[in-house]
Amino acid sequence: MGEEVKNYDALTGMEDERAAEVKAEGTAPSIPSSSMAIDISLPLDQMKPRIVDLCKDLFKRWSFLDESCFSIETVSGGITNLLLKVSVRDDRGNSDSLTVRLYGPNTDMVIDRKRELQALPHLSAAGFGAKLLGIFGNGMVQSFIDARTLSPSDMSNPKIAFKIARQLRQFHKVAIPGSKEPQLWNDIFKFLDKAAALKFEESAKQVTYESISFQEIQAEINELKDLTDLLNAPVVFAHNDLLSGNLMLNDKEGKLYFIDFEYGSYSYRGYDIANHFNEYAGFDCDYSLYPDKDAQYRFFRSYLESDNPHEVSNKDLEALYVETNTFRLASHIYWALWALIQATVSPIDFDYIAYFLLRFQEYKKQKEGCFSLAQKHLSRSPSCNSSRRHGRPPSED
Ligand SMILES: Nc1ncnc2c1ncn2[C@@H]1O[C@H](COP(=O)(O)OP(=O)(O)OP(=O)(O)O)[C@@H](O)[C@H]1O
Repeated sequence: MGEEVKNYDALTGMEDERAAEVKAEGTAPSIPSSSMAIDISLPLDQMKPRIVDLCKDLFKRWSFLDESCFSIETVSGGITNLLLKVSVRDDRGNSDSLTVRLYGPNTDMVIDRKRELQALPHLSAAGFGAKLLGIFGNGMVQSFIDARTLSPSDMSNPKIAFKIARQLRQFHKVAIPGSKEPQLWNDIFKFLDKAAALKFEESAKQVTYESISFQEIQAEINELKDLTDLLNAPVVFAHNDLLSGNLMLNDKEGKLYFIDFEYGSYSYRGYDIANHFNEYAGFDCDYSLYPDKDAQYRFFRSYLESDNPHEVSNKDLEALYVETNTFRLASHIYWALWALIQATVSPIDFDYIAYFLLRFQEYKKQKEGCFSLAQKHLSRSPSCNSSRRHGRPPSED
């Protein structure tokens, strides 16, 4: 069953034309793959023999080991996936740990797995996240990261914020083969179509759902898109989900890890930063924790010039401030619509409709301030909309 994938394109269904681009931008390393799929609903003790078979299938050096050499524990039920830690001790006493991620049911409604699989080896090869070790029918195997997961309040700690900004800058420089067109609005419109065509079994939920005006949301999206189109915002390969749970820190080594690239795509750098700032709100969704202008400027200085943060020009700071605080609204719309879709498909017991309402309400609360910031900026710099930049952030290190 197991097979060494010499050509990664076979796995992602990349076409010849695109395969040529991969060569030009750095060929992805070969990743072992298995056609096995594992039923995510099985209890851990019944899942264990399947996981052991999977590991043996992917990594031939373990194929003769007894099942007792493997131990398995749950790392996280996650909002989206099931993550297991597998520890292996071979007959010579060598030990190894890795993670097995099983995709949650219906996650393909909100996650483009093909896009994720195209980007992952390139991000992994550039040193981001856990190392990609193998792929199987409904998940992937990655290295185990020996680090703690950040809490929302860690993200505003100036030392940690500096590390995040600096690493985000590097992340945004990774070139992923294929189209460099920003996907943000395509994704939002896809979510809107799906969200507008839902049906809830529970009548109370259906009643709340029917009170939502998708025409109003569509009009808001069009208005916001028109405004952001004028900003000439740089496009980068963005993480798009930089919340505390996707940031891990090894305090001893001072090493920060970005993980979980499921939502990664070409998008606007200001969107990625704003989405991260929105996550300062934490699990209680307290949006008063969104960073103030001073904290944002510190972050921007580290992002734009981590070696010489005081040399960043006011013009660059202001442009990034405006971009970030306009795209801040897009992040609320994106996750509001995401939550509505989740409300019908996710097996997780979470009030997704309430989350939709909360994010859309926050959008409305912030709209006036964000729009007037962008409009004032545009009236001062009319050249903003003369052309659209694509690719990497403007000043390379
Ligand atoms: N490679 C890894 N090594 C060690 N721990 C990990 C690794 N990957 C993830 N984790 C831990 O598992 C948690 C959940 O991981 P992840 O965010 O990738 O899953 P998820 O199902 O996509 O969750 P969510 O949808 O909530 O983002 C992380 O917050 C982190 O604590």
